[in-house]
Amino acid sequence: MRSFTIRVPATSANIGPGFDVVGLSLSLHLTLTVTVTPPDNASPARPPKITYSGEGADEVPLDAYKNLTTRVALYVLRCHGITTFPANLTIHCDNEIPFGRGLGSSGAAVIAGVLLGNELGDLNLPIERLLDFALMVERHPDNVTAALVGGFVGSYLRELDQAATEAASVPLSEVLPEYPPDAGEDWGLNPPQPPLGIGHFVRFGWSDSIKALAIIPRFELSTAKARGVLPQEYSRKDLVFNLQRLAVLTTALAQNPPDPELIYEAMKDRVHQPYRKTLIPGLPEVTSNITPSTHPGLLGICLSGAGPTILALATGGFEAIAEDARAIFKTHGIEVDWKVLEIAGGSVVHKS
Ligand SMILES: Nc1ncnc2c1ncn2[C@@H]1O[C@H](COP(=O)(O)OP(=O)(O)O)[C@@H](O)[C@H]1O
Ligand SMILES: N[C@@H](CCOP(=O)(O)O)C(=O)O
Repeated sequence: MRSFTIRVPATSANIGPGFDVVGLSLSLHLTLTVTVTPPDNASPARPPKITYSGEGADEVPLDAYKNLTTRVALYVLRCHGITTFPANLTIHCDNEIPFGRGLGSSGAAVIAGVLLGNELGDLNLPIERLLDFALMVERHPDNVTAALVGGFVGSYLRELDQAATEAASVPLSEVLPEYPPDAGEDWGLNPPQPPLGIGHFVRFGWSDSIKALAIIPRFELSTAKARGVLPQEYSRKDLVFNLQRLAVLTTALAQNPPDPELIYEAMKDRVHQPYRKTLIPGLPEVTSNITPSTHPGLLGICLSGAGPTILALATGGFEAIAEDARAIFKTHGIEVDWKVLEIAGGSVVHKS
């Protein structure tokens, strides 16, 4: 019998102005406990068995051909000529990352799947190649990169030549077909290979004094829907507004002590939050009424990922920030939960 665990952190993407560019790994985790038992007379070959506990346990598919994590693992295996899961595969997923809240649950599920495929196939893929596979599924690099390598991370997608662009742009349904059991034998057996070196990243510094307060509304907002409200084009003024702030932010969050006035302004955004406020009632009031002068300890406040979670970076005063945000959301009929989180390390595979 062989067994191992895979532990992947939650992430908060964007941090205000860094839309699709920066991500921060946070101390909520998706943990997979995996065992593979070689078939024998006592345990004849059976299909994968998946169980879940924690967030999303009541809604996540337990069919390995429908579950996001196992579909991604099968994609990685099939790209390496391994067409099926090993016999007698058992996976228990314990999940602390709420679904559809802007805390990177799907990015974590994708990274867990890439690492699962890598382990099951004994592929020993380098980190850059693991990222290529993740980027064929989750096509913005901010969450998956931070979930894989950990910390406060900036990333870009390399400009690909035409053939590689076409390979990387195939519809997700071709990368991850749902492999219906009654489909033909060769369904999905030759999936599109990721081009080499799609994503590139750098880890920024982070001041140990800064923690992340996640204020989590009790409703789900799919990232696809929250991307659907964004415009195709932006004014030069709005792009320069964001670029100026992002350049300052990436260094300001590493300084000791962190400067609240500098960071609060540097976490403002004009590229995604103004458009998403229609989907998240209360968002503009929370980000403009809660400031470092009204709330000592606060450094900056923004939408976490595609929302609806609010991310407040702070050195203290967490309860006052969270309770005042709660009061604002309540006027819009929205209940919230809140958690103070640490900046987490990257994904870890532990073999026992
Ligand atoms: N641990 C998981 N296992 C399987 N599927 C997951 C897992 N986490 C998230 N997902 C899938 O991803 C969806 C949420 O993705 P998304 O809309 O991008 O929101 P988020 O901001 O949480 O990443 C869930 O509804 C579910 O279908
Ligand atoms: N840059 C993306 C990040 C989405 O993050 P998620 O945690 O909401 O999946 C976006 O803003 O759309």
